[in-house]
Amino acid sequence: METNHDELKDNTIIIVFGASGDLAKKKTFPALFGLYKNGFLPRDVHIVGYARTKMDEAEFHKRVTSYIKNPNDDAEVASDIDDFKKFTSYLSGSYEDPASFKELNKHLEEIESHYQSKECNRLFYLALPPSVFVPVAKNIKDECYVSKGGINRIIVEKPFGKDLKSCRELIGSLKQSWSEDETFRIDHYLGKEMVKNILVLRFANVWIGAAWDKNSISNVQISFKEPFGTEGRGGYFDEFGIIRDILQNHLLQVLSVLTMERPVSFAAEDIRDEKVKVLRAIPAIERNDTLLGQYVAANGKPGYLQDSTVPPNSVCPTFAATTVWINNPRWEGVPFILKAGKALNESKVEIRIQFKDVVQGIFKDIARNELVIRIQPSEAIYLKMNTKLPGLYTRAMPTEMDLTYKRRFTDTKIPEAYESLILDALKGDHSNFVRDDELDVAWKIFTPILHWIDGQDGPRPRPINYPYGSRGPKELDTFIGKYGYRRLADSYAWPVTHLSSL
Ligand SMILES: NC(=O)C1=CN([C@@H]2O[C@H](COP(=O)(O)OP(=O)(O)OC[C@H]3O[C@@H](n4cnc5c(N)ncnc54)[C@H](OP(=O)(O)O)[C@@H]3O)[C@@H](O)[C@H]2O)C=CC1
Ligand SMILES: O=C1O[C@H](COP(=O)(O)O)[C@@H](O)[C@H](O)[C@H]1O
Repeated sequence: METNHDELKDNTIIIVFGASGDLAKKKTFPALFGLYKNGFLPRDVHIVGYARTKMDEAEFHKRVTSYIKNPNDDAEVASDIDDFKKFTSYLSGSYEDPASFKELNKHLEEIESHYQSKECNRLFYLALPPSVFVPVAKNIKDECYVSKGGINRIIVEKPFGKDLKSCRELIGSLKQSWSEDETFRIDHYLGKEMVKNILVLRFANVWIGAAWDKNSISNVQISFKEPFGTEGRGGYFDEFGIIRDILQNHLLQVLSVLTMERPVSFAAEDIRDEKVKVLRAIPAIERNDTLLGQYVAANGKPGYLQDSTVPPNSVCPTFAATTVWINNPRWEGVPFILKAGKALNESKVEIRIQFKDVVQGIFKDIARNELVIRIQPSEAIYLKMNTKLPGLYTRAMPTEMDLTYKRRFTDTKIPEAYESLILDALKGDHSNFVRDDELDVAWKIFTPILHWIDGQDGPRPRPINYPYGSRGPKELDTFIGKYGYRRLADSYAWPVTHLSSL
């Protein structure tokens, strides 16, 4: 199969499978529109939606533009939306039946017959449930693959399996049709601005580089908090649980970028080689490094078990905190706490790096330094640091150096993760996509704990209940404290310290 890292600039069709679904509606099409509006899509691009649902073009256009934001009814945006619809069409068909893919191919050829040159490129985007990944990938390859004078690429969404074995089976099946070079496995966290920023922060700042190891860092937390529950998505969620939904992919990807060694270059394989290397130094997670929770009704909100799509008595965790250890010279002994939960008290994804205590002597009981990288909402990086309390005394006070993006970059819109990743796939840049061996090692870390939670090794563990809208199980603070985290809250005031109140 052809290896090609060229940018798709002309004569390209983007085909979105699962075009009637939630992901396509909420993320894929708004991202494609965002790229179009900013001039990043290939010249004369066509977008073809494909799904089983029968609907006419008007209904399809209504759906795919329903999540495109135009809060002020801006005439220019409205006109861009109208233009976007003109090169976006829809076809319904089966995912299993090759005849439907022959029809799709005819539709694609008809579009391509108007191209000036013979070159035809096709980018296939699978916004689909995993149960149909394999037949769809095969049918595309058999019926819709451009063999001469063009490039084919396939974007696949998670979940990539449920454990090591199923992941290997899935990868193996997809590889029968698609080469690694043609395959772009999305973990949309790798497209988030602040995750992409980690490489620059770490390797373009001498002082961060110098403090980035077990000698300076006491513990790290990577946290994902969502303020809503499964709400109707419980059927899907219950099969996977929070670890497969968030920790094994999104948070582990963030961890790998945060902890890998400096890559030789920004080239995709150099970056991915380093990510794999650090992941291989992580042993499988231990049961006693794990805290599991499930939300229950509170504050007028229903508990997980009240979701009608969730099986009664489910013990599926909707919250998990797990600590991973990296057995290499840089990180030995530093706990990395990955924690994620649904139905919590706020919406927040952040990395919190807590540094070690200053050597005792001239100071006693002063706050630790903490570097916080807030991935969302409101992207920010702040370093909690001690400064002299202004005035006629010598007293250390925790304050912060604060880089809040919306104050610093006032005329910049931060791109959506999906915009950034679809553009990368068009450019043939794999840096922010997950390689097959990365997946393999990621599943090795999580599979034993997942099998225990699934009840494959004995009775299933019961998650601890936590109220909807809380910070998680009340045992969380003891759990985090066990790994050396010390909260600075009482001595830290934000955004202003009033000396008169001290
Ligand atoms: N640029 C900006 O926007 C900046 C904002 N700030 C703001 O200052 C405030 C304090 O900052 P920061 O210390 O970083 O954030 P928090 O005080 O919110 O959180 C600090 C840590 O303490 C935990 N925590 C939160 N509440 C409790 C609690 N009641 N009991 C025990 N642990 C708790 C958090 O865990 P968990 O998240 O899991 O609850 C987190 O690990 C925040 O509102 C922050 O947004 C500060 C600097 C810059
Ligand atoms: O992959 C997933 O991510 C979303 C959260 O994504 P974000 O970009 O809004 O942070 C999560 O809600 C969903 O359960 C999960 O499958």
